[in-house]
Amino acid sequence: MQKLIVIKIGGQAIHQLQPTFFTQLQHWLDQDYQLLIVHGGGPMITQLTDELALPVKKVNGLRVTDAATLNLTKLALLGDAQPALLSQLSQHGLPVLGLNAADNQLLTGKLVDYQQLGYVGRITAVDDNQLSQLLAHHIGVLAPLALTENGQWLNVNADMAATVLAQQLHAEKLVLLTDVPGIMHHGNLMTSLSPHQAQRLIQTAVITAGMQPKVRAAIAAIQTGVKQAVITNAIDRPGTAIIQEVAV
Ligand SMILES: Nc1ncnc2c1ncn2[C@@H]1O[C@H](COP(=O)(O)OP(=O)(O)O)[C@@H](O)[C@H]1O
Ligand SMILES: CC(=O)N[C@@H](CCC(=O)OP(=O)(O)O)C(=O)O
Repeated sequence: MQKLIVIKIGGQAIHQLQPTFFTQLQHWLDQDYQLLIVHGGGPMITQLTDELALPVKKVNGLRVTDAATLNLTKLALLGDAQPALLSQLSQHGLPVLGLNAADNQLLTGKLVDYQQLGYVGRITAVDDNQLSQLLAHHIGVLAPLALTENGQWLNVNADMAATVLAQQLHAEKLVLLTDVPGIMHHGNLMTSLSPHQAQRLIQTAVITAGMQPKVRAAIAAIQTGVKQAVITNAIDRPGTAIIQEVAV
């Protein structure tokens, strides 16, 4: 199986991509890596719900998603965030393919907790054969949505989606690209954190809001075989590496 890097790009980060981002992707392609990008779109979803005066409620960084919010989520992800990213990649001469759960049942999901979160899902199955074939000739650009076996769309946190894909496809590396240089503590960038240290920063409310699912996702990735998980705002900067506990 070919080497794979999974890159998650937050909704905010889609509009802040630097020239080095595109050159790094080309460099990885030249080194025979397959690349899968999972994109977010949280700010685009919030903008649409605000315009329609729908309430925005989040629990541990996850958007409570009723039926109306789910429709706007699909609109924002597939009608705004994904094309904004695809067009930039294409303009830089990169071979890209926009993907979502409904392409030949690429991703299947289950509800997380309908009572608390509504139509929020987690990915339970990935058609890795189909995905590997697509990634042989393209950079895949995938929206964080899943479909249940009954055809119900689900809103999936993009960090969690990227992690499951990195696990299932045995990625070497997971890059979580966001709008901050990494995990900050007292104004300092933490260059590396063990899962235990990261959990403590969540418990003491140093890590809050959208950074929580991101850190949990990075921890899950390295605990299930992904060699490297990094949170950064530039693909060529080290940011914060979540690293395995070193036994003493
Ligand atoms: N300790 C922390 N260090 C850095 N950012 C943090 C921390 N705690 C919370 N955050 C917030 O998390 C945000 C990143 O999460 P989010 O907005 O969901 O990004 P994305 O859209 O890239 O997934 C940062 O912009 C920052 O406001
Ligand atoms: C369940 C849940 O919270 N889903 C996210 C999906 C988009 C996302 O994760 O976008 P960012 O990476 O830009 O934050 C949401 O509705 O905001």
